[in-house]
Amino acid sequence: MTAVHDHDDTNHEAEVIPLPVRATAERLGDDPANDEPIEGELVPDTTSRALARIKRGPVIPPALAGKAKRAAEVALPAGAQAVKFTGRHLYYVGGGAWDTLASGYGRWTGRDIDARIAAAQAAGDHGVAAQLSAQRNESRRLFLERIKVFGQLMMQAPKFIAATGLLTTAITLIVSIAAWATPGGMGFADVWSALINALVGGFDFVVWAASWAPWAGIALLVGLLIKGYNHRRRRQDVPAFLATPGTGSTEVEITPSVVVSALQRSGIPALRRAIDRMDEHQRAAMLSPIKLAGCGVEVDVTLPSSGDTTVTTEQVRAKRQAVAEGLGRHEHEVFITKAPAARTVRLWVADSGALDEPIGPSPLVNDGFDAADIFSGRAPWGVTLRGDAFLLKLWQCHLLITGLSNQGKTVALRSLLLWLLLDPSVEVHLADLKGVGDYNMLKPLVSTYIAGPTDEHVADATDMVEWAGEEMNRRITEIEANADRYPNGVTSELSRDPHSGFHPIVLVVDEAQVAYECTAKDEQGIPYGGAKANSRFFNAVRKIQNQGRAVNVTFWQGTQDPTNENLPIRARNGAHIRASLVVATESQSRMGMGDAAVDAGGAAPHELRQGLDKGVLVVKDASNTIETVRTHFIDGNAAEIIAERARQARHHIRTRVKETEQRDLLADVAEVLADDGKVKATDVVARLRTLAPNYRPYEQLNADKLKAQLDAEGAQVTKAGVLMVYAERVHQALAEREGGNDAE
Ligand SMILES: Nc1ncnc2c1ncn2[C@@H]1O[C@H](COP(=O)(O)OP(=O)(O)OP(=O)(O)O)[C@@H](O)[C@H]1O
Repeated sequence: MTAVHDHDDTNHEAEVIPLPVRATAERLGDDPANDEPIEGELVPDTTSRALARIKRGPVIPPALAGKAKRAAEVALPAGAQAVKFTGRHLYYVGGGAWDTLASGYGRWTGRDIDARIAAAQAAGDHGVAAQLSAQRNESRRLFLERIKVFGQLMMQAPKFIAATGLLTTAITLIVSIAAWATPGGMGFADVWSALINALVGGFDFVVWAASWAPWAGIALLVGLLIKGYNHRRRRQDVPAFLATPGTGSTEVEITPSVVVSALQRSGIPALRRAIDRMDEHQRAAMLSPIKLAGCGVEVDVTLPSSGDTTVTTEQVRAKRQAVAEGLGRHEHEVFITKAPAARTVRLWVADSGALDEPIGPSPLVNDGFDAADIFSGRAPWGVTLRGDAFLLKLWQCHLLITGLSNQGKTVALRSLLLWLLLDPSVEVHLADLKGVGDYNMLKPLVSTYIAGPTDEHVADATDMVEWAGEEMNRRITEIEANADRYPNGVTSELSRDPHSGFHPIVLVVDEAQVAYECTAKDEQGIPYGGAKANSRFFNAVRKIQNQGRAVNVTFWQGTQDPTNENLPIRARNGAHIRASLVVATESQSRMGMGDAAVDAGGAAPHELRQGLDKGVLVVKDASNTIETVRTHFIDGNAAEIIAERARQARHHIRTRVKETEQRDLLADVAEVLADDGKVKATDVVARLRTLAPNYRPYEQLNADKLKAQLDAEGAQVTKAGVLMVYAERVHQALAEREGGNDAE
């Protein structure tokens, strides 16, 4: 709701800033029409600028809207801050007093222990519940015992007083008679008056002591109030409107009643009605024990299904934000998946803020980590949400990593590759179709290294995959022809033997979308890109995905922002391991992870936060286990160090580095013209092919293409009967380019 205030042009101290909040499904979408202002606040000009930045910046996820509000409060006027400060501390005092009273009453009546027993029973901790029950019964017994003793004491008190009085009187009488009978001592009356003086003195003392009682009572009360106040203050336990800016008002503890209440208020009418109708025991029976799971807790919830009420797991998953808010968490801190039991959802709830804490470094960066084994080992990739190390088995697996741009795909792919290269038996062929140097440190380790985004790079990457296809066919033929020698196909022993011809070959293409989308054609007019029957890259990939695994030829690909065009359906379905960083929509999650992973496994990379969850992957491994993994970040420097270790491990391995050549056409033409003033374009093309025999762009060149390219460089090719290249123009274009470069 936007408040409207009169705005005085001469006074720019305040303006109204609506804070935009979008629905979750839109937070990565592009529908600005749905920006709904939620609140207007009167803020000073400085804040308005700060808020304008918030407004222009990335859309604020609903779960973080509170943060935006708090940001506005930081700059409240001093008076308002003072009022808020006073209100907050008065609230601590009042709330603390109430807490003290309530806990005293609870302890007195045994309600506190009853509540703990109910919670333990609901959580299924029957041992704890039994222990607490025994403790409660014992306290009650002791309490009754004490009352009984006290009652008996009270009954005895008059007799005791009378007996004490009589005894005192008797003793005083004897002492006074003795005093009277003793010459020169105290008189009879003196003894009695001494007794009376002692009694009066005692009474005066009691009166004096009683006069201090109110002060002692006040001191006790103040002590209790301070205790309650401190308790509340430490927990920042105040309503949000009084909370200190920049702090959460309170961390909600995940108890059975909190979970049930979050579900009840999640906005699913059937679920609310069903829970409303349940008694305490039925509600508790919905939940499994709440277990600690990494930096959070995990609980399974059996959804009600009877008569007219059926609540599906999908319905609950669709209400993730509402459930998270009911649990006192941000949306990204709650993961809702299907549990193995029917009609059961599994909630994993992070400790507040725990997911924003960094995870430790990769084990790969440890000095001692200098060997890997693709057959029996597993690559350390990160930690699961439960805090367990996540290790990936890579032997004979095709792999796919997708995600939006700049979310950590290359870093994640590279860290798997670094591990792989620590096994010297693996031959890696790498094509990085972005080519900005992310894989430079791997160049001495791989057998093919292609780095760059042009059509020529795609052509080279295609050659690389096709070559691997031929090697795969050779292996298959060899096995078929020698069935008696290879009764068990390619075993790990065979793979480990470098002379067997069956060692592991892994092809890696990062930014594979560049290849799938490439529109270039080869000399025969066959397209490199696309997903048609004759698309070269796609077909080479498919062949390896279909048959390569069994003969140790596998294909890994990384692609950005998947669509059906840049990641053909059959190319993605051929991967055994599928991993996705944040994507924009559920349909992209389906492309990256597959329908089954999304529907049955609850994989939801579209629910990750773009920009904030960099390096967080939803992974489906070869055994169809789905995990959300926070991958270790291995930066360029650490990667260099690990690569050096890999280099030492494979120093005896000879690698063929194939780099895509980038030649300078103008300089080459100048060279082949030599001293000639002008040469036919067709002859220049022939000379260029002689100069660089295997350079693909020259293989595909003809006179017309040469004209187009030289014209673009400023060295006009004109017709004198036939197309002619003039040396003077070429040199002039070169000089101009040099001049331009110098000027820069
Ligand atoms: N595991 C991680 N933890 C934290 N931050 C990470 C992690 N991985 C990557 N990042 C951050 O994300 C940035 C981008 O990573 P990377 O280059 O791998 O993205 P990308 O998805 O490959 O991008 P593009 O597709 O545009 O090439 C890194 O520079 C780094 O700051």
